[in-house]
Amino acid sequence: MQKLRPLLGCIADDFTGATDLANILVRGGMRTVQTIGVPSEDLAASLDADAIVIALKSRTAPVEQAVADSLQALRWLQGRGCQQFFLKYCSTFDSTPIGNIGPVAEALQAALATDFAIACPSFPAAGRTVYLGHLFVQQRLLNESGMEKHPLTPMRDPDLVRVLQAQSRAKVGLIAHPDVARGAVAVRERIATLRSEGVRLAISDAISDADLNTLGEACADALLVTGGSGVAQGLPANFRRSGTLRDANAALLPRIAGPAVVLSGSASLATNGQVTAWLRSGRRGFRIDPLALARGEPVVAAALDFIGGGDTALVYATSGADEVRRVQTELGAAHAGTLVEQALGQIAARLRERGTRRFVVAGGETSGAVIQALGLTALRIGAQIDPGVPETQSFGVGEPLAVVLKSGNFGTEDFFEKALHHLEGPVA
Ligand SMILES: Nc1ncnc2c1ncn2[C@@H]1O[C@H](COP(=O)(O)OP(=O)(O)OP(=O)(O)O)[C@@H](O)[C@H]1O
Ligand SMILES: O=C(O)[C@@H](O)C(=O)CO
Repeated sequence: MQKLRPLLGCIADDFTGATDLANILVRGGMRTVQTIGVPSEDLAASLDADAIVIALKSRTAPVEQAVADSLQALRWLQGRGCQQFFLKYCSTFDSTPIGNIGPVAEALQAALATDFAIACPSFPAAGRTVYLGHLFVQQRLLNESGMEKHPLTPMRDPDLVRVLQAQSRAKVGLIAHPDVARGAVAVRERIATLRSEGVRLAISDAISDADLNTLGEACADALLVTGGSGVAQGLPANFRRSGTLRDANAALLPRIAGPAVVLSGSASLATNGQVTAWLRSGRRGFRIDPLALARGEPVVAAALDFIGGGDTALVYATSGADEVRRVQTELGAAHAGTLVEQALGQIAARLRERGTRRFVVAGGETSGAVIQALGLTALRIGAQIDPGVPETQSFGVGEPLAVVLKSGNFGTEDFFEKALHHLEGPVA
């Protein structure tokens, strides 16, 4: 069979965000693979996809490192012949007054010799909408959504033009909803006006999937698009219209049999609800106590004993905000996080040695730690389980594993049950 040449090259600033974007592209009919960092030459030879998403860990990295890593990813994607490039960041615009969205977007623009890109974190399916440049999470402004308390990237200003301007050298503008509502031609006209005014990045309003499709269509010829996963949903249609994307069931993945486990190191509200729902339904759960880890107790061995050969178990450090704060005060947030991530990573690696083949993981940082402990370098993306969360399958190293990576805030209350059920179900 002829090898696919990738059409769309994507750079994502974290692991679960990359999976979220890949999910959208697969739903649009693009066969998509996600790589963990810039692929090695060995892996490059086996990548066969319409879209490639390179997952970085650049969201909260120092600005210079985020820029350097993103440029390295871009060069790799350019080398594969991608026609268009996408910078994926969080739908809650997670960033600080110094970056990293603005500096990375501007560095990519310079490297691509392009002078304009939209910036649109809107993702209505997950409750994120942008109206007159202001970001809403569900029905609250960003700065009243809980994101204002985020430990690394507190979002205290819902006006994204102001937020992005603070991080950017060039002028930031707005493509407001009235233009978006008038369709792709009106958006292109607005872009032309903004460019003539020296604007290089423009926050783009979108309050519905129809708006996202309009923005996607308006960006058909843009070299660079930036945003959350939502705005990528309009892009596959452009490739289809131009005849470069052929129809295929992009979500098709073979089934993987074998024991499963659920690992949760996410501290978010949604995951807390999911852990509670799992335990309430009488399913087996083992709680990782970070303080016991800090005392050097054999927590990993105890978790592995608990899991034994019985029904699928949940291993979790997930706790309410007060408990997490208590632990963080005692151990320091970074040390507590590292202890939990290392423990969950070790448990995943040992379980794989024992024959576990299906892993459901909750939390962005936690997903990174587990993926690393399992030594995975690339994931093929399958069908959606919940908005933002698809099933995936590893390839390139060792026996393939079924992997689900869930961002902290995604998924319905019965997500874990649903994910396991999904992995057991018929081929998508
Ligand atoms: N009980 C706990 N006490 C202290 N830290 C914890 C506890 N449980 C988890 N953690 C740490 O909190 C961090 C949670 O981050 P992670 O990115 O995995 O989840 P999240 O923030 O909910 O998800 P996302 O980034 O996808 O929105 C991890 O570093 C994890 O190890
Ligand atoms: O955009 C989102 O909300 C997610 O894909 C994400 O990046 C969470 O870390």
